Amino acid sequence: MPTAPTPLRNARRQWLEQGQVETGLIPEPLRASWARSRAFGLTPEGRPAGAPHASAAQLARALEHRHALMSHARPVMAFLNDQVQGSDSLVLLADAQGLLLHSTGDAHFADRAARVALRPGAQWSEQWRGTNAIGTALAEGAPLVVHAGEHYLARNGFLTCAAAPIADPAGQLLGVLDISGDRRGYHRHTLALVRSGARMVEHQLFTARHAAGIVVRLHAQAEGLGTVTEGLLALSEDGWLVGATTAGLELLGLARRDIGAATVERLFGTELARLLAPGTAPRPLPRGAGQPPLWMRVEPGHTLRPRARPATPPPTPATDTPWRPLDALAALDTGDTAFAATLARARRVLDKPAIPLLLCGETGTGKDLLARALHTSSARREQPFVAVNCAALPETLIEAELFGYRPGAFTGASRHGAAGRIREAHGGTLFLDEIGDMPLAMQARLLRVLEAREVTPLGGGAPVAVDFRLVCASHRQLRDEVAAGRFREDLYYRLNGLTLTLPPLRERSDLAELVARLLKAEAPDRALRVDSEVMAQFSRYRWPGNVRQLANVVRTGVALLDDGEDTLTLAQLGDELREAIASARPSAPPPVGGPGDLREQTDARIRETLAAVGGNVSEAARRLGVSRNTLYRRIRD
Ligand SMILES: Nc1ncnc2c1ncn2[C@@H]1O[C@H](COP(=O)(O)OP(=O)(O)OP(=O)(O)O)[C@@H](O)[C@H]1O
Repeated sequence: MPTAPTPLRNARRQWLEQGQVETGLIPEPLRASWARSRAFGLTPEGRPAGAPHASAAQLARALEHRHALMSHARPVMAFLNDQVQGSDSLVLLADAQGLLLHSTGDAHFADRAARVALRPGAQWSEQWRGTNAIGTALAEGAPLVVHAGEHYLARNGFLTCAAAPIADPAGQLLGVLDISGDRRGYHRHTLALVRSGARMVEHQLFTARHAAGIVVRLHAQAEGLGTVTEGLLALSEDGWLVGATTAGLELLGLARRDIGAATVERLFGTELARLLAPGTAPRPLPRGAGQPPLWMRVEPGHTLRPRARPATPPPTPATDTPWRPLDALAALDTGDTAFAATLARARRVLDKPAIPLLLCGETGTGKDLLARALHTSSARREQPFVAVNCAALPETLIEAELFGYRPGAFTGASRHGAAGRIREAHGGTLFLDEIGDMPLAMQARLLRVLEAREVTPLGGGAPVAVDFRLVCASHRQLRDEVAAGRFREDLYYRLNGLTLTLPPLRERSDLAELVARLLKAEAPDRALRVDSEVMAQFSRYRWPGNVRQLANVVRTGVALLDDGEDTLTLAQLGDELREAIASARPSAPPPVGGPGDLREQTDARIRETLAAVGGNVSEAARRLGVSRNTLYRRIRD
């Protein structure tokens, strides 16, 4: 809520003159945000010197990367714009780092806003703009208004802004929806409006992800179930809360951290089979005395488990049935939003074999696994999947291997000849791994095959028609290889029907789920877990070998467990990894109140970390391995 003018003016004066504000004069989150703004080196009367602005190409890439968020947010933004039309305002969308992705609204006000860089491509995290609705909502993870002089930078004082964070169903912050206008046009309904908008986007994101699973719909009125104003929860087949919208969490008094950590028993006081048994009619949720009524509808979804459930639950619930995904592509989705969006795009072209796919990503990110999943999830799954590693074949052999040869085509050739890997892939999928390592001469031949859709074996003979879905992968940036003259530009465009980028493990938000899956794969019959200290170390480590390295660590760890043990601790990590993690861990700051020079180092580390995460305090606290409160304290001190 905007602060009344006098206390705010007093607070600003105290801040400018004494560098602090007495407690109670302004809301605590605002005071904390001003302190963070100062910690970023900003001055109230200054300008955001050096604030990055994305080029058109960078913005286009960012939009592509946030495809899912954009596609669900656009219609909601148009709806919000209709509500605020004629009020000198803009509706804006920013990503989780505060990068403005899209804006819509009043053209005249857009010009004024552009003068303070409130337009797509600009960065509005607190690091660059100080206290502002977008950056501060990101830092706090909650909806809020920043009105007029509450903005840290005086130049933004003409604005009144309301912003609400958007989280994905796994509880990860995706971005912020914001309505900004001239401060004279402040309206106290704007916050509610932008909050509803954020909830609509979350509702859509949830539905896209959990349509096939067990879903619990919640609303204060039975008639509200099934509308965008309801709250949603997703449950796994073994009774865990695996997804939720903010509305769903709030209705049950839960926090984002409960996703993946709360069981059906804890949420509803009953096991999953009993929750599902009464069917899909709306029913009141038993509530404690004094709590407002709540209605729910439980939908069993279309999972592989039988849909018809017994009227009375079985004596022992089938919680040991492993969760089986619908297909290999779905199995790769372990909750990372960016990767899920990549998989969704892949699915759209799954059965369009004329579109070649190019898989990019560092070593060990799962390119090979994805190529195989694309094949086994496609209509060609019964046909051959042929993988060729272009880096592993000597230059002299690659031609014969790929294109085949006639009997006696060269010295040492088999006297029966060979069809070649391309023909072997006929009807199915050809996977050319490390395509960036293919020699230039071979690139020319491959291009001809792709253009003509026929292959001529070495040693002559009639060309043979071939039909295959082409998937290529490279850990190199093929565009750079083209620029360096090592890769043919025409082939690059021919291969690149759709690029799918696999994120490095250090950037994935689903580390815990990946670890759980790897443990299950290693020891399907044991309920193994990783101790929280190890998990914290894992999330700080950079994982140069990505999932391959993580899989190896888990495999070794499981092998070192004694029979009765079920928890991986530091003791089961190899010495090498322990050392690597220790040396890659400048993160944990020394204890609060340490000696002066240490303190300086700590402050520098805190500043760096806050900068790296765009001022997101929760994320910074996680990376630094301290609590959010400790971090707030350090920033304020
Ligand atoms: N999502 C995942 N879930 C489980 N295991 C995975 C996942 N992604 C990768 N792996 C494992 O990591 C290892 C490396 O995966 P993969 O070979 O697909 O990576 P890559 O990107 O092709 O690596 P390279 O660059 O070396 O060719 C494999 O053992 C694979 O099973």
